[in-house]
Amino acid sequence: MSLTNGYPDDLSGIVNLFDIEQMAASKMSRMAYEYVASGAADEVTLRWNREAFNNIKLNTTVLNDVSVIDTKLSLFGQQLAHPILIAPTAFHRLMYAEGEIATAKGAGASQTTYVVSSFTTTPLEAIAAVATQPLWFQLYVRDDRAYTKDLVQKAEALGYQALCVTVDTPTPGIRNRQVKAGFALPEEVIAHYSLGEIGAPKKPITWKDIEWLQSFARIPVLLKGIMNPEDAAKAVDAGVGGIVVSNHGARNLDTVPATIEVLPYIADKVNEQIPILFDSGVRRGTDILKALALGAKAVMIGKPVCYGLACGGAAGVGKVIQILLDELLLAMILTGRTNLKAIDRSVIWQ
Ligand SMILES: Cc1cc2nc3c(=O)[nH]c(=O)nc-3n(C[C@H](O)[C@H](O)[C@H](O)COP(=O)(O)O)c2cc1C
Ligand SMILES: CC(C)CC(=O)C(=O)O
Repeated sequence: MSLTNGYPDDLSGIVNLFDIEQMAASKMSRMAYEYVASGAADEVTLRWNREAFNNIKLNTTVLNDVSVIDTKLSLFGQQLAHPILIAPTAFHRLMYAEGEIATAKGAGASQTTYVVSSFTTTPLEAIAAVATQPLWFQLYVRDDRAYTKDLVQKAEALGYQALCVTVDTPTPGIRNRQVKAGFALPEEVIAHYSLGEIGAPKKPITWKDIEWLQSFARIPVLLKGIMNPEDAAKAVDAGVGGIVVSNHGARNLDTVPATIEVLPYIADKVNEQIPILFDSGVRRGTDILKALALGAKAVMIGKPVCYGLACGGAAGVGKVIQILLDELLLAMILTGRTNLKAIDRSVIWQ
């Protein structure tokens, strides 16, 4: 089994996130590429995640003073340079030899908060040791709840600043392409905190576990994978710190709607009581603008970060974020919005 751990490619020809996916497709092992790129079943939602963004039209305003653009925001007391986070994705050493270390360095170079997956292939302390920007931790609750509690407390002690509890994966979805590509972790790639549980847990989490997690967590608890306004209302009632509107990058249940389609309904329900983050399908600065306009405070990027990592290690990760940030700046200038607060629903043509 050969890993995709060659030297970083020359990234100078990469001008957008579709270019880097194309480069990754030719560079990564088939198994690793199929693992990252595939969606659930017939990949209908995978296509919808993009189509839905493309079907939303923007409304410009002209003759605004757009000489200074400010992308800063404050989230859970953290000052973020921009509203783009690295989504939690598993098994980075499958994509690049340095794995999550390179991702953390790329996040540092691009002033990006990095949400480290429970399926990290690098220990949490080693990632913390190289991070220069905030880290968050994504939690898959293990069947062993005592182990889960220790893991959360370990992440807290290491300075991880928020907990994204993934609530949409009592089982991974139908992943035909991964099966066909013979997905299996090579021996040398170790998911340190998986306890060997990669499929469905025996004790799937419920709202009771959310209550339990909040009884001891000292960092904000976010629920990742909310797609239903009623669940969003329950999350507010449960007193969580925030939610992530996500369909898991279309990897779980095929034919659920695109996230950008459900976002405004969820935002209406939540009514600014807690922050909403957003992911699945964000590939352009205009996508970020649309997500912010429809109620998200920030967005997370999954697959493109994996492609950046595979093609260029830390530099590739940094490049992906930088491209998105440059595109967001242009989208703000061209719609006459000089800061994130000014991005409201009037940016959407209706
Ligand atoms: C290769 C890969 C691995 C992932 N692993 C995790 C994970 O370990 N935990 C999790 O909560 N979400 C995981 N996700 C979902 C991402 O956090 C995120 O929701 C999704 O990738 C966003 O969509 P995008 O890839 O279109 O940007 C993974 C996604 C991909 C592509
Ligand atoms: C091991 C997987 C369930 C990790 C994941 O969330 C994903 O591949 O989407």
